[in-house]
Amino acid sequence: MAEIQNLESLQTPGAVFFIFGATGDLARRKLFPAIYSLYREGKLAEDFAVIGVARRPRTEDEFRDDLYNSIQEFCRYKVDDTTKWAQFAEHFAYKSLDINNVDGYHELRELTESVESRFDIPGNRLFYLALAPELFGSVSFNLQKGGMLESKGWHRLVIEKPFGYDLHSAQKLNEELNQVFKEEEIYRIDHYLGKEMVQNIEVIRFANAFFEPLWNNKHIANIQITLSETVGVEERGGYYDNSGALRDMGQNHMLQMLTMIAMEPPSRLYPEDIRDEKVKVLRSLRPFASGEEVKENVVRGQYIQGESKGKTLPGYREEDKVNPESNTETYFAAKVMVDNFRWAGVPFYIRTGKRLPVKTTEVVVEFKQMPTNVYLGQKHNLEPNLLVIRVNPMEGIYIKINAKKPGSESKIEPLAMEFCQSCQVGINSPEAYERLIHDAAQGDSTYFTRWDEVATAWAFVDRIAEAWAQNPADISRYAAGSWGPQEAEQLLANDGFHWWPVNGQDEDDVVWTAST
Ligand SMILES: NC(=O)C1=CN([C@@H]2O[C@H](COP(=O)(O)OP(=O)(O)OC[C@H]3O[C@@H](n4cnc5c(N)ncnc54)[C@H](OP(=O)(O)O)[C@@H]3O)[C@@H](O)[C@H]2O)C=CC1
Ligand SMILES: O=C1O[C@H](COP(=O)(O)O)[C@@H](O)[C@H](O)[C@H]1O
Repeated sequence: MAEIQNLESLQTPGAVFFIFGATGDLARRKLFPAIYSLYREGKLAEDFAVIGVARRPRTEDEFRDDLYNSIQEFCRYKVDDTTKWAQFAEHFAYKSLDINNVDGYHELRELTESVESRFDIPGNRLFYLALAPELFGSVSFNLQKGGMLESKGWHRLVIEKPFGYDLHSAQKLNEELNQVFKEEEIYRIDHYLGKEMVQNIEVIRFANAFFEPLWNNKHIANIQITLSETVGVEERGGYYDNSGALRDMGQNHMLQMLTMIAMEPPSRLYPEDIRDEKVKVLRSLRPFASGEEVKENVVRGQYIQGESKGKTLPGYREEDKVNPESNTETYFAAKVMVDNFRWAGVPFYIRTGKRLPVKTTEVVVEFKQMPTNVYLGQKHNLEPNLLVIRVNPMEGIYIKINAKKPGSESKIEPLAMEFCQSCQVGINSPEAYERLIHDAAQGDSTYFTRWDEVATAWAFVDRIAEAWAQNPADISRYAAGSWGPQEAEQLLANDGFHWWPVNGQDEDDVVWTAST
């Protein structure tokens, strides 16, 4: 096994990348742009090829036109040299195939072998399933039956979320996949783990002498994780109405971020060591023992019609492909406890929602107050120190400390020491999908979720979902464009805390905007 930092700058080994679902939204918005960025940065070996698979008929030229349009619209690099573009595009082929039809895989195999021989590719094959989850099991069986796993190189399966709907369905899916692929060949995507600043949590913690000694319940009062979105459900109402915020964001992205913050330092930076530490955190989450406990600690909400920037926004029940009587949550906030020596007594407050006022992902670490306040005589209530990690779209960190106001005799004010990575250069750090496709091709599974992590996260989330299912109509409504249900404020107020403002929420606070 290789250490992750040694792999970063390397080119991927020669391989064929299969995109199952090549005519879909994810391929167009994320996967093709990611592959092009890797190419532009010299991170793709020359002996690479991409084979798109979906049912729709496409000639090779039509497929390459789709590719071109996707890159011009969504990639951080634009095509600016037609000769180089032609050289890149000739590595792309397309196969129209219903993935349930095993006979089609024999034709896919012929196409693959001809592409491999044309570009001298050594038989390595990476299968990216950008498909509806119901199709995951069937593709893996048919890949085997169709002889697609018989080449002499490695074979890896990259799987999109959601990995199941609950623990039971996730187990079933995993068993199906395991009949064909070994655990170490399965790369379960959680695109938050590919984000620059989520990966940076580990470095901030483990490479700075002044954070790690304080990183525990002696010095930290609480931790807040916010994933707020301005968008509604867009074209994904059908999927979302069946999923809701808890399954869509909570089981995966939010709990994964929590593990990065709470895990013990691994002794080595090997993928399995890091994932071992993360799963220990998930196992330490205090399960909610009853419906009452869920009600006390978890708030759910659904947006109704509201306003943002002078525009009227529809309510969730009016969205396309959403049941007009739906009680699916588009928001949740929870108080989560991690029952281990390091974190006993420290609440982790997590919240996410659609149609909130700003798009931002942030972690706030609130430190405990000084043991005694020597400035009280001068009527100064000291603000707690904060470490804030901004994950996206703005990236960076800042620390809030108390300092003497310059020029004044005794006034103490909180000030922010900031490092805003994205303020100067615009938002141009590699997209999560670039890193993850690169890592999967390198065989580095650090930032993919291992089965035991997925299963343990589902077990935790299932208790909440089951309690909610007992009482589906017991859900708060919040106006689109607002900060969500009032109960989410109360969740922290009960413990004497409040949500700290996130980027753009409070004009007097630390607000970052990109220059480009
Ligand atoms: N879009 C996004 O932003 C995100 C998506 N995801 C996940 O990625 C996956 C794909 O999502 P998305 O791209 O949005 O979905 P789309 O519905 O846009 O695309 C689905 C793709 O699957 C293909 N497909 C469907 N049925 C078959 C079949 N029987 N045989 C062959 N191909 C088939 C479709 O092509 P055709 O109709 O031509 O057959 C299409 O290319 C899902 O698991 C989703 O949850 C995860 C995070 C974000
Ligand atoms: O996985 C998902 O993530 C997006 C939010 O991702 P981000 O990178 O834009 O923060 C969310 O909109 C979507 O509902 C969910 O499926």
